[in-house]
Amino acid sequence: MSGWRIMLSYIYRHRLVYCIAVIIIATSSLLSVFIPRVLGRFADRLQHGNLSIEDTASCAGVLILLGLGRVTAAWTGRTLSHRRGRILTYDLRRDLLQKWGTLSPAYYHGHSTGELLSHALSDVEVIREFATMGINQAAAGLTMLTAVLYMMVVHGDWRLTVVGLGPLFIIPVLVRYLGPKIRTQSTHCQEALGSMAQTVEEVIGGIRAVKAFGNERVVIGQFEQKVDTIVAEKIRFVRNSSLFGALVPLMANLGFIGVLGYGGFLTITKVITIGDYVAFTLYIALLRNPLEHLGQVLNVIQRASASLNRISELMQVVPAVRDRQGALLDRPLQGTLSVNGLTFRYPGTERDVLTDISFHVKRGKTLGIIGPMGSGKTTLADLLLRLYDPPEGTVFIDGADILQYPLARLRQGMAYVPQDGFLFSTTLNENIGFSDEAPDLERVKNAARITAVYENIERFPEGFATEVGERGVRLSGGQKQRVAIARIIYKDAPIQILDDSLSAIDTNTERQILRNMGDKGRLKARLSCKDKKTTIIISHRLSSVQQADEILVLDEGRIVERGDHAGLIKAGGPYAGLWQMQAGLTEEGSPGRPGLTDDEAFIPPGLTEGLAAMQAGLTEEVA
Ligand SMILES: Nc1ncnc2c1ncn2[C@@H]1O[C@H](COP(=O)(O)OP(=O)(O)OP(=O)(O)O)[C@@H](O)[C@H]1O
Repeated sequence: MSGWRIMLSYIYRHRLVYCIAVIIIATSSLLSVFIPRVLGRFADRLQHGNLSIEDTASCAGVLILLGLGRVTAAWTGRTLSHRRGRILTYDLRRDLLQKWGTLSPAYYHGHSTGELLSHALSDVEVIREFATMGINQAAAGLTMLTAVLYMMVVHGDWRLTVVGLGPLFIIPVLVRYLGPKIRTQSTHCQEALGSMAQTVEEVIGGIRAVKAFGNERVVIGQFEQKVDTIVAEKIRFVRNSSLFGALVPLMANLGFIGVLGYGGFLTITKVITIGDYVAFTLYIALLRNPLEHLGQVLNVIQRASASLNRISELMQVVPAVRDRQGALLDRPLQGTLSVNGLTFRYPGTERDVLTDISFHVKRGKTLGIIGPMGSGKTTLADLLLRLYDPPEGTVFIDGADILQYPLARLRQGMAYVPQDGFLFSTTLNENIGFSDEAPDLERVKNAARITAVYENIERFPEGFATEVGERGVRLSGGQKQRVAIARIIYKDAPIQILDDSLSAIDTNTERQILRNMGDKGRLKARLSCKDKKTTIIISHRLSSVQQADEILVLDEGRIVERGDHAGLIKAGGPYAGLWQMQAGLTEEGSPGRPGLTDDEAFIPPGLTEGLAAMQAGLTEEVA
């Protein structure tokens, strides 16, 4: 949809109110046009010496009525259109948010938060300005222009009409010459604002890093640069828009001067009466204001046009990941997951980040995925969640290609803890019960018990009603991760994916959480969770995946080893090497020694100490 079609569709939705508003405003302008005519007649009578007291009183009465009617109509019309303008702002922002909700991560990688914010804030404001002030003044100005033109032609002299209105024909030339410049500069201004908003967002988001590096001056310097760019762009914009805004009323003034001089001459030579002369000069004077406003309207139109184009571009983006055409499998997920020969590269790149990945996880089983940084673990999770679309025929859930499921159904059946355990700036209750519009506090509490964060939350003065601040700044790293995990417990989906979500949690707590999440956990009964969960645990830490039914070791996007913990230790490959390194054990140590119970094998001797040493200073209570 082109920019202006978006605008029209919004106005069309509120067409009745807009029509009423325009009619009322036009009426207000029409009333003004009668004033010169009344005064003209008054002047003629005065000149002919037949003006009575009654005539004067009735003239004054008519003028008062015209004035009152004009003011009331203008006020009503403006109020109506301004109220619609506010609704339009809300509608437009809601539509933007809905659109953003459909776009995949790839889109966000190419567009900064600041840029998107500038759409939602400044572009929408400019559009509102057009939909309120623009439409009001256009209605008032055009009605006035037409009415004055009519009065001048019908009740006046054609020569004076040509002299008075002739200069107005230069206005279209101004629009043609200056309009595109104003539009382009307005786009540049909006882009510069977006870029500044991005800097502010990054500085505030990363304030701890900025402070820790003592980099405030560098950051302020960068910010000043952005502000300088905005000022430069604004100055360029203001130069042209002010020129435009001044030249349009100048045309009316030129007409006024012409009418004053030529009209005076015609009056002296008795071609027109003094009443016509008064009326004509007042008509032209009346045009000055609306033309000044029309100048502003044309300015707003150029700016709104630029903003509408930006918004229209965004609205036209086709989501990279969307529901397929045709019949879709709209059935609840059970939890069996198969990946078959999956090879994937990010759009626009030249390198495969995953190569020939295959595995099968039965419903209720746990798959562990480990591998060095950049080996493709998160990419694999993203593909399972369809944050990116995998190639057709490579990822299956319950025997069907995931591309055949509606996205909403697929995501309803999956719960995911991202690597950064993102929290929203709302209460702990709402963060944990995120999957419900009105979270059930008891379920929230039980989920928090399972992830061992209940005690911490209870110690906060406001308990579960505690606001966590932006991205959970008021919580420690470990608390944040546990709250994020509690969110997936609460969701109770058949497939759950934890992407390195236990990294900031000490091993004892990690062990407790994993045990609670296990099917035998007493706490889960309290939550009345459905069935067994298919769980995928991505981690750098082997203790997180040790209990998994199968563990995949990824390296450079390929599975280099697979098996269960004991088998992999026995195989003596990369997993066993990593195990020894992480456990701080020597070759002679026997982490997977036979005869251990599940509990004993969970954290083998030496591992806790080894990890504790490795993680010293990195884990809990970071904030
Ligand atoms: N949006 C993207 N566009 C292009 N390449 C990407 C994108 N995201 C990740 N990559 C690349 O894909 C590879 C795998 O990244 P991925 O995040 O899946 O690794 P990972 O194993 O999860 O790493 P880590 O353990 O550090 O989180 C990396 O080389 C990374 O640079």
